[in-house]
Parts: sequence; structure tokens; C-alpha cells
Amino acid sequence: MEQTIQELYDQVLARKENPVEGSYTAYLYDKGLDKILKKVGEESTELIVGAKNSRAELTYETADLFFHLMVLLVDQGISLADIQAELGSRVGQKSKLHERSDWR
Ligand SMILES: N=c1c2ncn([C@@H]3O[C@H](COP(=O)(O)OP(=O)(O)OP(=O)(O)O)[C@@H](O)[C@H]3O)c2ncn1[C@@H]1O[C@H](COP(=O)(O)O)[C@@H](O)[C@H]1O
Repeated sequence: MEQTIQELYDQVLARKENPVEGSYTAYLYDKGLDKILKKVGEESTELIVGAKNSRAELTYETADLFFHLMVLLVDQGISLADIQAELGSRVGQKSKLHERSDWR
């Protein structure tokens, strides 16, 4: 089975709208923004370590980070469409890399 980022977002949003007993997602919302940010920080660090170890670990940790990022976005009322719009605004932007003196 596969799950798209949109499906994950929708599932996490559903937990915000209808908290379920025993739901880890609902637990994070209940704890609040600082707890969610702490988890995002932890998962980011775990991703860095995982990336140094193996592609399998990087894949696993990316999924963990995606989940916690979706919780953060939902908690802050940001939709995937908002992120897509931000990414879209950058399409075709000229890279400023060549202006950096440390770029090789
Ligand atoms: N994708 C995920 C997902 N990825 C990771 N996790 C949870 O994230 C937690 C991270 O593990 P940690 O060991 O870092 O954290 P912990 O020690 O359990 O918890 P803390 O005390 O640190 O908060 C684990 O409990 C994982 O189960 C997830 N929990 C839920 N989902 C998705 O969200 C849906 C709803 O889940 P519930 O809200 O739990 O019903 C699920 O069906 C899944 O699709």
C-alpha cells in the first residue's frame, strides 16, 4: 500500500477536526506547538543521522519527518496548496548561486 502526502495531510487534518481516543496525532495537537516543534526538531536530527547510515534509514526518517511536518502545518492552519503555491512562485526563478563567491 502507498500513501500520498495529500492523503497523509488529510488524515492528520481529520484527527484535528475529530480527535480520536489513543491517537498519537491528537496527542500532539493537545500538547501544543512547542511539543510539535520539538518533534520536528528531533525527527530532523534523526533524518540527518539516518542519511549518513543508509538509504533505507533515510527513507524511514523522511516518512517520520513528513508526518510531523504535516501535523505542524495542520496545527498552524497551513494547507498543502499554500506550500504548492510557494513552490510554484519559485519555478523559473533565476538561481543566485553564481553571485556567491563561495560557489564552485
Ligand atoms: N504516519 C504516521 C506516523 N509516523 C510516525 N508516527 C508516530 O510518531 C511517533 C514518533 O516516535 P518517537 O519514538 O519519536 O515518539 P514517542 O516516544 O512515541 O512520542 P513522544 O513522547 O516523543 O511524543 C511514534 O509514536 C509513531 O507511531 C506516526 N503516527 C501516525 N501516522 C499516520 O497518522 C495516522 C493517524 O495516526 P493516529 O493519530 O495515531 O491515529 C496513521 O494512520 C498514520 O497514517
